[in-house]
Amino acid sequence: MFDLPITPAPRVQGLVAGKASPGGGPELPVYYPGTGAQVSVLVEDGPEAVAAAVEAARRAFDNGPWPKLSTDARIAVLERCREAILANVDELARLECVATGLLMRELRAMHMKRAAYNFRFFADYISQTAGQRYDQTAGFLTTVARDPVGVAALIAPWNAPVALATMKIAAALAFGNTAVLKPSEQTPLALARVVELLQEVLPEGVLNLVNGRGPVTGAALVEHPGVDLISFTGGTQTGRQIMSVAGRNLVPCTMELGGKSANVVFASADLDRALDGALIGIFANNGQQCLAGSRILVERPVFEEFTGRFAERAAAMRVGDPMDEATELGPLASMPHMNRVLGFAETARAEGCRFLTGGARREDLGEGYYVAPTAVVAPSNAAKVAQEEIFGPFATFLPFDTPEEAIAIANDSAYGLVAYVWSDHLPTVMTMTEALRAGVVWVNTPMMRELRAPFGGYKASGVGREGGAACEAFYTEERTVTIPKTPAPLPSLGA
Ligand SMILES: NC(=O)C1=CN([C@@H]2O[C@H](COP(=O)(O)OP(=O)(O)OC[C@H]3O[C@@H](n4cnc5c(N)ncnc54)[C@H](O)[C@@H]3O)[C@@H](O)[C@H]2O)C=CC1
Ligand SMILES: O=C(O)/C=C/C=C(\O)C(=O)O
Repeated sequence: MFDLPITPAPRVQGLVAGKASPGGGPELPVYYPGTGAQVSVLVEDGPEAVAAAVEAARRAFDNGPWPKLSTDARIAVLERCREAILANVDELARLECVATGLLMRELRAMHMKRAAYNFRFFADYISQTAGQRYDQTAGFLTTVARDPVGVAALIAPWNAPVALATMKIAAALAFGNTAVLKPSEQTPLALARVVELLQEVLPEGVLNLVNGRGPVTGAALVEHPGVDLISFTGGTQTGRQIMSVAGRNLVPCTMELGGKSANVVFASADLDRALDGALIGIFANNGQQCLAGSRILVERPVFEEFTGRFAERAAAMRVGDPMDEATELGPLASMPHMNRVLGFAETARAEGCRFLTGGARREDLGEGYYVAPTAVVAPSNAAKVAQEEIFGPFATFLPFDTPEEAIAIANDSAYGLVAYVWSDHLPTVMTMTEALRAGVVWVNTPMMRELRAPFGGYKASGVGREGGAACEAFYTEERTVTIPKTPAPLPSLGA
């Protein structure tokens, strides 16, 4: 029913030291979520191809120029990576749209700009970092240098492939590491092109690409003994599996996992702004965001008014063709994922939730994976739709009477990625920001990412952080060197 925004390559392959990877696995279909049509195939990289990619990254680290490059030279390369993305925003946005169904408008204006900015950000960051020097201990000078760690395994999800993977690539490379990237097998198109574009700029083997299913290609990558660190974004269950491998191999890892974030709206808020923020918080990125404000807690005196207005606006959202500039909600990324989200609508019915709007597939839009914007009032925070990450356009509302109750509900979750607070009453804001157990708290704003600040979650939402100094700590090893300024006589043992 909708035209494809671009004709993608008929076959997507990995890249090892700049050349097509040997693959070795089956060919997997790639679908356009807007119509459900198959648009490409992915050649899966088996364990041997993965080993070749890790070995290429190892050679580039051990023998290549990259880890030893001066900071200025590395900054210049990162700047060229940024330019390569900016020069191809339209093509990359179209490829990303074809595989993910994300809105072209958001891909062009936000995702690809963010991807380019990730390189600028880390280039700027390393231009200002320095080692440490301690000479307070009489007669001794101690310096602390930061060295690259080695070969980074970067595992990326399907919900914002280029924006999220380039954060990992830029950080790993800026600090002198080499890398093997594994995109999600569902959404490999734009990232394959990004890695191809960056080959023009980077020394051989610095950035390699493997493709395939998580339990095959992803598992072979994280288990490979040549990998020195792992950065993962994806589901919590997968994070647990990868972290157990990292534990066995004693490899540092960061885990950016799921969320069920509370979006707490007080009667003292600017309710028009809070309403706009709540809609963005759950429906941006077609509802597929770990940082979504998916549990919306509203103070009881304004609960009915707020939920009524939310439902009216959600029901009026333009759902459909992700290429159309007027579309506000596109399809979900895959058919299994759509069915999973629809399964939560069934669960909500069984749990006695009150439906405000939605709860069904938009069959009028053809074979694409479209789900109507959905909002329910849950009977309590114990409901599955209040506890489990749905990762779709599905808001769960709960009322509260006091800040203490809001805090108790917000923190009653296995997750703790982000939280949102809407209030113009400063003491309420202070009480909430001090008490919420979440890695990031946004006050009166939805999703304002500050890349200098740490981003990551409490509890099942993750381990470690991404961001300026957090990435510096993760992607480097510290080396302490102590030298006597003028060698003093040492005690002569056994003389
Ligand atoms: N950004 C986030 O926080 C994301 C959260 N999710 C959540 O997770 C749920 C499940 O989504 P999935 O597609 O199953 O995500 P996933 O966690 O399985 O996939 C993320 C990445 O990990 C890879 N992977 C999977 N198993 C692996 C393994 N054993 N070793 C190494 N790599 C592996 C995948 O191929 C993909 O590249 C979603 O419905 C959503 O709730 C999913 C994607 C992103
Ligand atoms: O790094 C960011 O700015 C955002 C990260 C968001 C996710 O990982 C997500 O939505 O899945």
